[in-house]
Amino acid sequence: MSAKWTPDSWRAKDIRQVPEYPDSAAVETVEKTLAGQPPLVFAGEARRLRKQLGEVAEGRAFLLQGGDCAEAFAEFHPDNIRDTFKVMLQMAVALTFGAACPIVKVGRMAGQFAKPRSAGTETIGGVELPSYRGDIINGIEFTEKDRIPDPERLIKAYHQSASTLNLLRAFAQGGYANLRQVHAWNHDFVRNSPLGARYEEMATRIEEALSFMEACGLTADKIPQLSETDFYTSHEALLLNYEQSLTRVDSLSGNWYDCSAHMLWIGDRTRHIDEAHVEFMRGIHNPIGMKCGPSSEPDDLLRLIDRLNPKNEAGRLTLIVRMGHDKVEEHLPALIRAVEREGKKVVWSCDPMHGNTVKSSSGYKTRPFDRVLTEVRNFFAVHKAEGTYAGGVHFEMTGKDVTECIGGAQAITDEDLSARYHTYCDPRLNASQALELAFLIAEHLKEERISLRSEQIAEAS
Ligand SMILES: O=C[C@H](O)[C@H](O)COP(=O)(O)O
Ligand SMILES: C=C(OP(=O)(O)O)C(=O)O
Ligand SMILES: [Mn+2]
Repeated sequence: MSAKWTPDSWRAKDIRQVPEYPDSAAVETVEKTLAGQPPLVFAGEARRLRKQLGEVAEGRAFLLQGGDCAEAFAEFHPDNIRDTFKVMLQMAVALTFGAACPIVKVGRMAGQFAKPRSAGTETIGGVELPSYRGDIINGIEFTEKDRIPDPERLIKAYHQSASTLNLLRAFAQGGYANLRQVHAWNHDFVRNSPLGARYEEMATRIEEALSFMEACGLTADKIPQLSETDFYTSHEALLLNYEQSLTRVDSLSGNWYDCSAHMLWIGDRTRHIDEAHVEFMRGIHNPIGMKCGPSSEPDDLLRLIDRLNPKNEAGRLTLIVRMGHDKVEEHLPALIRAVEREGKKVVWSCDPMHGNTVKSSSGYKTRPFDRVLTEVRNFFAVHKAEGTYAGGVHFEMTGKDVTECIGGAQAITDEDLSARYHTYCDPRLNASQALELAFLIAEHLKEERISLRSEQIAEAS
């Protein structure tokens, strides 16, 4: 039996990937300030997401999680928030068309600021400085001053998250997400691509379906899902003093919720069973995710599942698999078999980004679109072979026309990367590449659905 959990019990454990602040008294002051701020999300919302993820775990819904690798203070603009929200809506309608099941939408937004790094320092031109760890910790400029962790950044990140969330709530519930807007969600640069034509065609079919439904009396006032949507937020729970400060008791259930986001996840670098990140996450009642990379071993995974979801509740735990396009077939089956053997209820989601980062000949970190796609395909194929449900995808993406990942319908090359390479950390899919992936996944889900139906018909006859 594990020792008693408290919001600060993680402090007694070993911890990785934490910044070294020069002034610990200033950090404590900031923690106190944050602890007195309003929660960003409510326990009831996190519970609703958990329930919807339970539907995903049972194979009745599909999870779409996506957004920036790292949100940034300088990139804070309503148009950026709108554009990412918009492309997620576009992807969700494409997926709904294919899967014919509800799509649970979760943004890597309104709090995705802290970055774990492979190296503690960065050296440029013989000068070595601490690595950039996300705007909530230090600055991206390669100067000694910017790279010093500054606790005031936690407060700034909190306020940016609050404003972002406020706008997301307005977009989701205030009319923007009305399915009648399906044409308006398209981005100009996507509209003018071959993919744009495909999206427009689908949007027209949706409009026709809506007109037909309206003619039958099925109007938006009777079906709220037609005019608004649920949109949830998530980020990696890396900076635990920030997470602790926003962790509150829910008066209804008496349980602790981390009210910084609806869903939090543990990164691949911090999922160590006796360490601080796992300790913190086991006690909050939000739905949580855990990244599983190539070093995940079946026995460790089972121990982590027991620690993080001891009651084996569907929807509590999403395993976000990020193996790499050439490793998923080798590593995933053993994980799935262990989970199945022990009857553990999890959502299996595919992050095809983090195992496929390469350095381009032009020096940028990039991700080849075809490798991203191959990882998704292999992930689905492994699940099909194991008879399990591939329940979701997790992308680093933006609604902007950036040139960060090579390939895709726009055929972005190594040489193109410098044109619009704006990410603060990892390369993101642009709106066109993200939508292209959604269409390909939708096709796959449709095939699955058709083959399942024919199996059912064959069994019944
Ligand atoms: O987003 C994930 C990590 O922070 C990122 O992949 C780390 O990148 P690095 O290997 O450049 O440190
Ligand atoms: C840090 C991340 O990923 P991972 O932990 O899988 O490397 C991330 O999702 O930004
Ligand atoms: Mn990343």
